[in-house]
Amino acid sequence: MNLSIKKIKPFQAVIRVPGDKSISHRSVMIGSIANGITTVENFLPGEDCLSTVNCMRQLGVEIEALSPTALKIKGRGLHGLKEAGDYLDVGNSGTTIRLLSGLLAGQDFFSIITGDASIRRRPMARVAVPLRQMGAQIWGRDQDRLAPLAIKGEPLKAIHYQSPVASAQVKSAILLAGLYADGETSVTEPALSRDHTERMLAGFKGKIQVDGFTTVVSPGELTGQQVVIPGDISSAAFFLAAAAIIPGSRITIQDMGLNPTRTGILEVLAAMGAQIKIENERTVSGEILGDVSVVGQSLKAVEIGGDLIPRLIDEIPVLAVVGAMAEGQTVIRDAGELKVKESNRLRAMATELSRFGAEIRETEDGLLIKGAGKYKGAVCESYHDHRIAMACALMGLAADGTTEVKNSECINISFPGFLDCLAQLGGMERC
Ligand SMILES: O=C(O)C1=C[C@@H](OP(=O)(O)O)[C@@H](O)[C@H](O)C1
Ligand SMILES: C=C(OP(=O)(O)O)C(=O)O
Repeated sequence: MNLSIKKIKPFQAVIRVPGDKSISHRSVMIGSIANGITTVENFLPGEDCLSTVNCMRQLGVEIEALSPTALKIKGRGLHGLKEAGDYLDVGNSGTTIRLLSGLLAGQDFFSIITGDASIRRRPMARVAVPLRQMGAQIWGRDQDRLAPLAIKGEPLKAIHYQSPVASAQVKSAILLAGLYADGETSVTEPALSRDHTERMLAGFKGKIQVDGFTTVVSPGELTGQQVVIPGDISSAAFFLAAAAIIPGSRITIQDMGLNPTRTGILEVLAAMGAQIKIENERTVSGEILGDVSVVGQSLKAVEIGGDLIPRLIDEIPVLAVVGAMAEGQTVIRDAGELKVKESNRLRAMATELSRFGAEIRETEDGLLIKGAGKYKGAVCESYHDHRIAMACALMGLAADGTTEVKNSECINISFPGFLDCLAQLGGMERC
């Protein structure tokens, strides 16, 4: 499907975005291995999270969809999963393959996990290495670095793992395996990545402690819970940014997740000059949420790097667009991880924003963007990467004339309903 976007005028809108993708995955996996029933409200029915549901069903878990966004999971307890009759297909979802690898490492059976062409290019040694240290048997292509992965679970040893990368997927895989280990397992990361697994395990009565950049988990049964999921800040980011880059616009996103390990985008937009207000802040199911408003005015460039990067890792394509609209040179560094996401997101954004006439250059670990130009609509590639497709659409809202995003169906990976939200701003030509 090709998406057509036209330049929009300053707008006022109040919207909600679908449930958080990271928390949705975790609610299904953790609910599946808890004792008793877990109910999930505001579950994200995006393709990635549906892949997680399918994998857990193949492992013997009964998951009832009460509606597209409400699930009832009959937890099977820590040792109740069953060997799947076929390979497990995670589709496009890195979170599913890495977290599930951790879960399967402690099971007394054999599993094969694979996914689409993008998943089969993404690095898996980052989870295979620590899980093997714990005693699991794991094989993969390219000397165990690439999916498909074959995993034979074993009784696991507790380890203390110093992760070379600030990755919540690596941390979570080890913490989930740690539930099956023979003592305290810890993970120390170089900077704090999103902590949804830690919060949810604590909510399910797991034994988990966080001390700075180190998280410690002990084996122990989990108890099913009612989980209510906040709106996904990574999906909201496209609309927060739309208001920020079109001066005179105002948007409010209701019930948006505000977990501090995810709110880097708000800090950067504020530093660039957008007016941001948070109201109705509260904690539900262990996660902070609130109503966030952004008022657009003229923006100035910023430098983004260091410990901030994991706190806005999925928002860098959006920030590249915002940088193109800001006065001065925006510098993004320490973001080499973007090369191993669904696509090489640094290269993709440099290539696609250039088509609009932006002055943007890919560096070894980031982007340099000279902003505040006048841009013309362009025909863009999505690279079958949902975040690239939506970032190109965002640029189209501010560029003269019409923009086309090819192969935009990948947006359903994380944001079903994106086009409806876009229509509310007035930027949709047709779909
Ligand atoms: O744990 C998670 O749910 C995620 C962690 C991040 O990946 P890394 O942990 O690999 O950085 C992020 O990019 C991804 O969209 C979701
Ligand atoms: C990187 C992402 O997801 P995953 O790693 O789960 O494929 C993302 O949603 O931007």
